[in-house]
Amino acid sequence: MAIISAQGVEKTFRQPKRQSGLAGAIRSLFSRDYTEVRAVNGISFTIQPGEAVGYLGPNGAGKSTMIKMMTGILVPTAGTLSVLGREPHSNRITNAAEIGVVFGQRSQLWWDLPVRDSFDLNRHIYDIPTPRFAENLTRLTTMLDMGGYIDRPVRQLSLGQRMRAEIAMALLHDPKILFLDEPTIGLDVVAKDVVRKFLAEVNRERGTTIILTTHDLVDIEEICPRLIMVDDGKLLFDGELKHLRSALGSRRRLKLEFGTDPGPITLKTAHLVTDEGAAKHFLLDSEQTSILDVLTELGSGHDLKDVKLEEPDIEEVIRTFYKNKVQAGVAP
Ligand SMILES: Nc1ncnc2c1ncn2[C@@H]1O[C@H](COP(=O)(O)OP(=O)(O)OP(=O)(O)O)[C@@H](O)[C@H]1O
Repeated sequence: MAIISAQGVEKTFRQPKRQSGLAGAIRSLFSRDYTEVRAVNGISFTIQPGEAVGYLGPNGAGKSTMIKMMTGILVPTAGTLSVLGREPHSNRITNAAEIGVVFGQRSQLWWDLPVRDSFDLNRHIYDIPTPRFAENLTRLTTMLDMGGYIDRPVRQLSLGQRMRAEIAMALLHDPKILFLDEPTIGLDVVAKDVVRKFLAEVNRERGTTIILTTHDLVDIEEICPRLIMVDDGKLLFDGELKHLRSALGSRRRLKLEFGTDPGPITLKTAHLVTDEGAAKHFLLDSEQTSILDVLTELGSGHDLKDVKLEEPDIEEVIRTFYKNKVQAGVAP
């Protein structure tokens, strides 16, 4: 049975129209005009227990709004949403015991208290049995390497340290689902790597279902086999990253490395995209074109040293996707 099910979910916000200038501000006090923003527009998907799903889209696409509805913070305007078999907003307390939430931009830790004290408060709030709390605390402290700062006040921590503590706090009560809204935002490369490896391990080893929103495509690549892409509140793609890649697979890159620069090369079977002299990058012109076709056309008169077929990187895949505006469900 699905752990999360969304069917035709919508969320519309009313935003007051602001009039410019002082006179406009005073007028707005007496007569308010509103514009309606449909942040989430008919989204449907189901998520099975143990999945790790990346929710991706440009600014304002409706990612945070969807997370807030799934965690019960916001109420959908239309559609049905079920998390762990319950309607999230009308079962907030019961739901909270079974989900963990991390908002990258907002802290759930107590700013002036040592990290350990925030954790201890959570033990009381969630009524976590002492042995289980002690076991989880030890495990999470080790896995996230928090031993050096767990007794320091949160305000003294670096962003990377704080984010590790936020994630640990969200997992202390063994939630079945972990929701993360932009968990790697603002982190440096090393901290991002620690967070990604940890989340992938929690999903793999403990079977915790993970839903995360991100702008960072590497988050998806390292944590989430499944990708849901949204734009302007609507679903654009729902499927495996590898399927998205192969749906756009005609854009495979071929790198030819020569002993010496052979000069410009023009081919019918492949399109030269980057010329670094002795290394030339081509895009294969169609899905049917094979490396052999390209090498046959190239002929034997070159000092060819190496041939590499490169998978398109995820950024390129998404860029192509947005450009083509492939409709939801076309990927295999
Ligand atoms: N509380 C609110 N009141 C009014 N409008 C809102 C509210 N929250 C979000 N919106 C609007 O809904 C749309 C979607 O916002 P949302 O924060 O869900 O997008 P997002 O994909 O998470 O964006 P970002 O990547 O920039 O965080 C935006 O146009 C935003 O201005």
